[in-house]
Amino acid sequence: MLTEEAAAFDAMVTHPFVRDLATDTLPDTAFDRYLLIEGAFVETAIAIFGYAVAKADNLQDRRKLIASLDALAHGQMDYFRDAYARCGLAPDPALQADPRVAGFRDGMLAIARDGDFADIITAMFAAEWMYWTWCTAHRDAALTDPMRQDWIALHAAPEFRAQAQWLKEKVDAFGRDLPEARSAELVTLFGKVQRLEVAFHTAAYDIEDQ
Ligand SMILES: Cc1ncc(CN)c(N)n1
Repeated sequence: MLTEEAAAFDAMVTHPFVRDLATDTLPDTAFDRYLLIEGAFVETAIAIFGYAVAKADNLQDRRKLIASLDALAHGQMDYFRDAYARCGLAPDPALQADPRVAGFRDGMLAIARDGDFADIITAMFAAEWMYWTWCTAHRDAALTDPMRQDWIALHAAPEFRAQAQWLKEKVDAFGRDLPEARSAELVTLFGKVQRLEVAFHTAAYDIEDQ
């Protein structure tokens, strides 16, 4: 998956948003837009993991997913509550309706609603492994805004890595256990999620930021 869809993955981990954040050149307006769409997505991710809990076939997997849900619902959602208060950000329905934002949100939700457990785990692996990769690469970047530094640190932390690693182990097991044609579908899904992610992160930029 990481090899066959390397171009899609690399396009995301080297996206201008990642580059500008890491070089401390991302405009505040772009980071504010990102905070709004990202906070909304993290809430969507809670629903996605909820589908995975329902579709898992054993208690061990359910427990892992519940731990991920807890991290999203508390650690991450608290980050956005504080960030919105600090930056004075108010909900922006028009931004959430941007086709690149809605496409990512609705695409990921559709995978969770209509797909099986392997589809959901693959989609979340695509999202989490990608974040863990770029945040780890830039964890030592010296950023002016501690909030930006904290967001990177959160995704480079051992707890986040453990969750991404668990998803990777599940995906590796699908590769071993599922028929080749089904594995190929999951590889395609991984690439699709990276492309949705690229569009989503591009939406952080407004015309005047570019
Ligand atoms: C848009 C997006 N994609 C992925 C992740 C990783 N949790 C995230 N926080 N946000």
